[in-house]
Amino acid sequence: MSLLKVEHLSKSFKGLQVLRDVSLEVREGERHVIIGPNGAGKTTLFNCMTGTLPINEGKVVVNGQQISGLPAYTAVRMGMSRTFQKNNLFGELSVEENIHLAVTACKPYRFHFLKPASKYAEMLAETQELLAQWGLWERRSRIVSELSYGEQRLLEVILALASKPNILLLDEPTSGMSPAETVQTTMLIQSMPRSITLLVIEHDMEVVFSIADRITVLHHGEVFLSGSPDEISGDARVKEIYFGGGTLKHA
Ligand SMILES: Nc1ncnc2c1ncn2[C@@H]1O[C@H](COP(=O)(O)OP(=O)(O)OP(=O)(O)O)[C@@H](O)[C@H]1O
Repeated sequence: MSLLKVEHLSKSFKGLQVLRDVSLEVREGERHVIIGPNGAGKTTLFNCMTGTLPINEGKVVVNGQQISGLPAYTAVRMGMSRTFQKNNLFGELSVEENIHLAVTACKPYRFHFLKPASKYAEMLAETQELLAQWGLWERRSRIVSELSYGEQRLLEVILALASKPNILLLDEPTSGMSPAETVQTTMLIQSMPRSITLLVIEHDMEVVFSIADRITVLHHGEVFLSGSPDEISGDARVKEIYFGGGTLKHA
């Protein structure tokens, strides 16, 4: 069953058409990767899907409910969470404090100035669970600005898990990472439970083919091809578009 559907979506910026008639289906539990050259419209598609940007035509449907045209918090309420290409962390706070803030932000009682002690205990337990589950326990007291760039990006992925999403959108999760951090992030993504449906924008083909069940190629704002990793890696036209005829390497 499709958990997330994009139907005939188009988006322009002041006359510049960036997305044209994009349709995409992501099945429940799938790990779906979007690839495409720089400027193909991948991040804009994420922004349109999550309601960060209004769309011109088409619709976005999550679990049978249309969310396009509704405020961005609707996507969050429908269980979507995302990371951005740019760092979104509180650099002067510790790893634990950043996670705690993300956990707090997901709670319906977040704006209550005085919360019952049980709520604090609940949030603390969730924070500690995330730290332990995703390998950050040893680094919990580190100040975020002192972490490496790659560690900060990894932390962002974990923050996006704080809302217990059923759909997680990751925008170039390994960009700027060292090879070791890229491997660590790939393993983290692979270890996510299938209860989290993943939609990932990624340029690193080793990562793409290590995680993808299905790949969509975006080119000049249009879906060029959607298929299994074997179908994509075997398609000569995709190699031409993406690599100017070079090889698509299977991990
Ligand atoms: N807010 C905006 N206003 C005007 N043009 C924009 C805006 N956001 C994106 N664009 C343009 O839309 C096009 C697609 O950009 P987008 O960032 O979605 O591509 P991308 O595929 O994610 O690229 P990359 O792989 O480099 O991140 C680009 O030409 C970009 O300049």
